[in-house]
Amino acid sequence: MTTAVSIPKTGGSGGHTAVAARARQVVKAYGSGETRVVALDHVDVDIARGRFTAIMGPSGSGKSTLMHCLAGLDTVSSGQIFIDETEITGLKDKKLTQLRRDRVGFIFQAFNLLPTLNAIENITLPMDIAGRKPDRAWLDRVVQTVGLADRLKHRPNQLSGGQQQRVAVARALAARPEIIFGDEPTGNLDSRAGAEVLGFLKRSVDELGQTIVMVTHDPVAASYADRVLYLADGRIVDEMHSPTAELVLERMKSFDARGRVS
Ligand SMILES: Nc1ncnc2c1ncn2[C@@H]1O[C@H](COP(=O)(O)OP(=O)(O)OP(=O)(O)O)[C@@H](O)[C@H]1O
Repeated sequence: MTTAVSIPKTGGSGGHTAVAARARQVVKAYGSGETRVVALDHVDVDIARGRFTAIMGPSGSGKSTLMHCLAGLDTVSSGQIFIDETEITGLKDKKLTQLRRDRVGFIFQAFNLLPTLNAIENITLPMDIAGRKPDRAWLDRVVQTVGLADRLKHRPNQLSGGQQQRVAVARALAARPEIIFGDEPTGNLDSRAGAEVLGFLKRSVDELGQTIVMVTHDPVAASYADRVLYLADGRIVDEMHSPTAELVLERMKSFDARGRVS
């Protein structure tokens, strides 16, 4: 057991420990022989429940791979991944699909909304598919949190990019997943819309107790997080708590100045 497991729960929507997800000695290699690439090199990390964690690092450092492995979207070469107390490495496809559906939320760079459904239908779609009844009070709160109350009957093409991504955020929040993973969730948005979406993500952590892990290249986006993890060459090389955009940028520059292998 890790020491973190004994820390009392600090919030969150379900689960039993203060750690929402963890990686233990995770290795992920692609290809073999000459073309073998080690994307993750013995990564150990604990993702705190009820906190907003950003993953940063240079292009090719393994950010997306780490997120995909933590979320059970990709398999590991060796090591273990846990969502709460469930080890997901080694789960059979069906169980893994079920776990992702019931316990994990996703927000991608592309909003992935269905064009023929309006905002509220998009938000409740995953629950409809899973045959789960949305909790009305919670749904109202989520819709308020992301500021969409007056846009629920609009279809995606009647919404701005920022509003569409807020629908995607609400969709992820609506099912009350234990953890939400975002891969560059503001990558397609201008800085104003991006700031709005990031503000809502932060509110969902601070006010709704959500756990969020987000991959980003953007120091401003990372500054919304409670903690920033830095990856380089498949390893976690540093971290920062209570980051500001200036401090994140400075840290990135200092990594670049020390030189990278890639
Ligand atoms: N499917 C794949 N097959 C082979 N190599 C891969 C594959 N996916 C990723 N890689 C390699 O693994 C390493 C890590 O990739 P990853 O996409 O995780 O990096 P990243 O930090 O998210 O990069 P970026 O910031 O450019 O998105 C890179 O060297 C990449 O080329």
